[in-house]
Amino acid sequence: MADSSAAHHGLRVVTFTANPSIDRTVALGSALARGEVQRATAASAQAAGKGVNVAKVVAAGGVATEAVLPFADEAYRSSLDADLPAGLTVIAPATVRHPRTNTTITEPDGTTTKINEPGPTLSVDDLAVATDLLVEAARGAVWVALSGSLPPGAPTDWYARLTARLKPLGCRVAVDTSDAALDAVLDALPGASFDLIKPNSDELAQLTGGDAAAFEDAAVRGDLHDIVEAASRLRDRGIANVLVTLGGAGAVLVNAEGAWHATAPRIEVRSTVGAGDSSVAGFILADVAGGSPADCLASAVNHGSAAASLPGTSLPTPADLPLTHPYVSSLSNS
Ligand SMILES: O=P(O)(O)OC[C@@]1(O)O[C@H](CO)[C@@H](O)[C@@H]1O
Repeated sequence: MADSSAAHHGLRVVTFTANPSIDRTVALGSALARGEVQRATAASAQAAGKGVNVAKVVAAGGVATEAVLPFADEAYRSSLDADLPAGLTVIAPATVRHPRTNTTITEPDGTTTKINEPGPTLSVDDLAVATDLLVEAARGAVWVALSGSLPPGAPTDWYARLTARLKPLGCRVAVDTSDAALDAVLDALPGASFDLIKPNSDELAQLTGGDAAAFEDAAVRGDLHDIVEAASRLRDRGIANVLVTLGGAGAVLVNAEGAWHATAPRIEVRSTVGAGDSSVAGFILADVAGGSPADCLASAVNHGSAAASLPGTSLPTPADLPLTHPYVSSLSNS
C-alpha cells in the first residue's frame, strides 16, 4: 500500500497515455441485440485510457506514479480527480482538447463489446509539448509505460521516437499498443530497445505472422510451444521482456533468463476492460520491488485477473487481488 518499501526508496513510475478517454460503460440485462432498442440496467463513466489505468494500479500498489497526458479538458480532469489514488500525480498541458468517449457494453454472460473513438487530432505543437512533458517527468523514473492507441496527427512511430528520448535517461520502457503503432515498435528494432511489451494472442499473431486462434487453442490445451517460440523471436529482436497475456489460460513471459507460464486464478469475469493495463502494472510493481521474472509474471497475472473480476474500467487495489497465487512453471526446456 502507500507505505510499501518501494515508496520509501523514492522509486517513481511514469505512464504516458497518448489518447486518453472517458470510458462509458453500459450494462445490459439481456444479450446485446443488434438493430434493436434496448434499455440499459446501469451506466457509468470513468476517466481512463491505458496509461492512466496502469498509473492507477501502480499508485494503488504503493509506488509514486506520474500519469502524463498530451491533452485533457475540465470534465476529464474532474472525473479523474474524483477517484485518484494517493501517490498519483496527473501531468497534462494547458491545451484543451476533448478526450474521446469509449463505450463498453456488458452483457449478463460476461461478454464485453467495446467501441473506441479515434480521439482529437493533435497538432505538431501538441506533439512537441507532450514529448517535452514526458521527457521531463521521466528523469529519475525507473519505468515509463507508453500505452494505448495513438490519436490522429501522431506519427505511427511516436512510441519508438519517444523511447529513443527516454532510454538515455536510464529508465526502462514498456510499450503497450496495437495495430500500426505496434508494427512501428517492431520496425524500430534493433535500433530502439524496449524493456517490456505485452501482446495478447491477436497482437502476438500480428507481430510474428502466427495464427491467433491457433495460439489460443494451444494455450487452452496447455501446449505453449508455439507461443514461447513466437515470443522468443520478439525477444531475439531486442525486446527484453515479452509478456503474452492469454486470458483464462494465464500468461507467458520470455526474457534472457528463460520462459515461464503462470496459470490464471479462477475468477468470475465481470469486465475485461483494464485487465491488460493491470497486468503491465502488476509486472512493473513486482519488478520495482526486486522480484524475479517468475514473481513479475505472477504479479502480472494476479493484477490482470483482479481487474477482470471488477466491473467496467474499475481497477484493482492490493485488496482486490485473488487470494490464490498463480502457479508459475518454467518452460525453458519446452
Ligand atoms: O484505443 P486504445 O488506446 O487502444 O484503448 C483505449 C482503452 O480501450 O484502453 C483502456 C483499457 O485497456 C480503456 O480505458 C480505454 O478505453
